[in-house]
Order: sequence, then structure tokens, then C-alpha cells
Amino acid sequence: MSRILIVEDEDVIRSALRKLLQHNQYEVEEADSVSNACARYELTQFDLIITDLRLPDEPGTAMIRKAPTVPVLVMTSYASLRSAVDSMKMGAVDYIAKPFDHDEMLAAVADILARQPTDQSMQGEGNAPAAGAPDPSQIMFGECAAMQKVFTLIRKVAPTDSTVLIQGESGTGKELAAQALHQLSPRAAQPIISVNCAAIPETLIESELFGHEKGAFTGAVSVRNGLIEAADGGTLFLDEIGELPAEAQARLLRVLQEGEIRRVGSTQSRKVDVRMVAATHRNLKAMTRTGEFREDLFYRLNVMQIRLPSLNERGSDVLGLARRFLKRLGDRMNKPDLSLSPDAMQAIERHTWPGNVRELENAIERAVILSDDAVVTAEDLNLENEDDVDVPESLLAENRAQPRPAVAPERGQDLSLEDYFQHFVLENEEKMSETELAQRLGISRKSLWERRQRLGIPRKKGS
Ligand SMILES: Nc1ncnc2c1ncn2[C@@H]1O[C@H](COP(=O)(O)OP(=O)(O)OP(=O)(O)O)[C@@H](O)[C@H]1O
Repeated sequence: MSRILIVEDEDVIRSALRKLLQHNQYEVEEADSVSNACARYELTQFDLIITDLRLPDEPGTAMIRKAPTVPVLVMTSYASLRSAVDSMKMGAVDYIAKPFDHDEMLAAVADILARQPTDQSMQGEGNAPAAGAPDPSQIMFGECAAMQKVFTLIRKVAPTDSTVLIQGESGTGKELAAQALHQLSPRAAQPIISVNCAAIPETLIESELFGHEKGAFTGAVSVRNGLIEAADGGTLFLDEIGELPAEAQARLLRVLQEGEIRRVGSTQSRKVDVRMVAATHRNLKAMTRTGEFREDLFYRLNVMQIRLPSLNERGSDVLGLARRFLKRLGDRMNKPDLSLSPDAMQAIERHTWPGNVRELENAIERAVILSDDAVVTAEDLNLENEDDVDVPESLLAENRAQPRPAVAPERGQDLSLEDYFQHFVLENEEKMSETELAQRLGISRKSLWERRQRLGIPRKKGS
């Protein structure tokens, strides 16, 4: 069982996080400051340290120095995203912005633990690379021809500085592919900064990406570096690039053309050395025809294109992935040696997986929790009735092959979660910001955005 140390001075957050992790079969210890953590525990015995950034004595980033062999996940408020980026530069493995939803935290924890060198669970027999040499197959699984083509492209493109556009439906592994491109590149020792263009408020995106001068706008009380500068020497991953507003598109084009950025409110440019990787589930080319996306930017980004196949194009990989998730999640939840019954395998092969690999991962997690013995059955997977279960919204794709009705048929008078969500958003979107809406719904801004896309109620421009 993985051991996690939480360092957080706010009792409520610390105990909620402890319960969440314990509920998910992790062994958890806690401390309210860096000095207490060091005094009470042998830090090397932990598999992961989750720390708040602001603590009463030393900042949470001190844990990176004090436990150099243990991965440190930093929690920060959205307002201090910059310090999160700095924490990454200091060696934190990841950061998570508060308020985070449970799924987001669990996914980050699982991801970090899976990346540990001792965990070979995602490597398939015959799919492992030569020892020591980084390979895409160490980072993501794929044995089918379509994924082998993706890996070949990644191997070829990664060592170059070319801009890459990754396309694929939601949950197909675009972010993992970006990680692979970075880790296989000569920039691997430098940071990769991931920005979800859809999750940052439109009014803030330019200053977040490009930085701003003091007094550039109300609230710009001091000079701030942008995320592009933070990625200097490394890779900038722009997820959901199709959501970038027009003005930011123009600025980004300049960065790509001239290798220079200009902070908001500044007349001076500065050189940056950043490799850009962008991803989208949308058809950017079609968006250029409707004027939603700049054509010149599209061509600049589309130097190399990697298309991730949807899960139902991957043949027997679906079972290969299911087995690997079963092993990893089973180990994590203290249920080792789980296997799939024949009817579970059939159900997995028959399902259309509109939410792709993410949906499969979540379905297996649910089944591991529900299974009573060593064999996971089709009933544990419950794929036929998926719409009736409390499924995390992040699990469902925006662009399904066959859209499902928002209200499941014959569900009686009860409001489904989706109905509730839709009512709540439509009733409150005029008076609340996206951040407030997300907070009231108890989900992340990214989840709010994803659900809006899926339910066909996108955010109105300028709100
Ligand atoms: N080939 C793969 N092997 C192992 N895990 C994978 C693979 N592809 C995706 N996953 C897992 O599926 C989940 C979704 O992947 P990821 O976030 O990279 O998808 P995405 O295409 O970027 O999604 P979105 O468009 O919604 O941001 C993650 O937990 C990731 O680790």
C-alpha cells in the first residue's frame, strides 16, 4: 500500500484529504508544518508527499529539499499559479490548484505513483523499451498498429524543436503524448508547463501566458512573468488550444514567428526558447473556415501532427489497457491478482467507449471497488447502465460518436445529476463567474467546461 504524507496547516482541508486518500486505500500520515513533518517522520518512508505551498514556518517547497528522493505534489490556490510553476522548477513533480475536486486529486496521486520507477505495471510484456532509454511505451500503453504509428512519430519528432499539434477525442491520451514528447526531447531536464486554455478565465489568459507589467490593468500591482517565460528552455503544452481567445491567438502567433514574447502593457520584447506542443479535440482546420481560429496560427502549430486514435479504433488494446489498469488499481486498493471474467471481457469489447481511455480507466476503478472476489464481472463493470451511475463528469467525452440524451429515458420524476447541473448553470451563469459556478457545483473549472461542451451549453463569449 502506498504511503502518503500530507503537510497542510488548515485542519479542515488536511482531514478531508486524509479521509479521501484513506478511503482510496492509501496509508496516510499528516503534519501541519514542514518542521513538524521532519520532526515526526522519516520522510524517505513515504511514496509521496502532498504539501500546501503556504505553511506557517517554511514554504511547502522546502519538502523537496528535505526529501529529495520522494515526489512532492504541491497544492496551491489558483491565484498563486505562478508559485506553483516555480515549485515545479524547484523539483516538485506536479501541482494542483485549490479548490480541486476529488477525482482530480486522486488522478494526480495515481499518476505520480504510477510514474515511480518501482512501478512497472503500465509496461506490457514485449512493449517495454531498452533499459535506460526513454520510450513512449514507458509512458503510455499501445500495441495496436495505430498506436505503434503514434509511438514511431513521437520518437522521430521528440528530439526536434518542431511545434506539434496533437489531435484526438477527449480522453485518448493527448496529455500523455505531450509528456512523452517532452521526456524524449533534449529539454527533458527542463520544465514542461501545461496550460489548459479552456480552464483559465478569458480575461486572465493573456496575462497568464505572456505576463504583465505593473499597472498594465486594474489589479496588476506588480510585474509578473507569464507561463511562456516559465517554460523557457523547456516545453509549453497548450491543451484545448481551440479555446484560445482571438487576442491571445495573435500574441501566440508572434511568439511562434519571432521567438519573442511581450508582456501585457510592455513595449519591449524578450527572447524565449520554448518548444510548443498544442492539443485539441476540435477540428481546428474547420474552425479556421468559420473564423474562430486564425488560419496563420493553425499552420504555424500544425508543423507536425499526431492524431491519437479513439479507443474503439485500437482493437485488442482495449483489453490490454483494461488488464493494466486492473493490475495498477488492484495493487493500489489492496486487491492484487484481480482478473476479468469472460463476460467482463466481452462487455469491454462490445462497449463503444465514447470517453475513450479515461472512461475505461474509470470503469475499471469502479469495478475494482465493487468486486467482491478475485474475478471482476460484467456486472461490476456495469457498462450497459453507465448513465444511471454517478459517473464523474470528466469520464465522459464531449464529442461522442452517438450523443446520449441528457435525460435517461424512463428515469421517473427524479432530476438526474445532469439535469441538475444544466438547470443550475443556466439559472446562475448570468450572475456568477465560471469560477464561482464551478465552486458552487463542487467541480473544477476544467470539469465545468467539459460538461458545458458535452451538454451543448458552452460558456457565452465574454462571460
Ligand atoms: N495509452 C495510454 N496508456 C495508459 N494510460 C492512458 C493512455 N491514454 C490515456 N491514458 C490515461 O487516460 C486518462 C486520460 O488521458 P489524457 O488526460 O492524456 O487524455 P486527453 O486526451 O488529454 O484528455 P482531454 O482531452 O480530456 O484533456 C489519463 O489518466 C491517462 O493516464
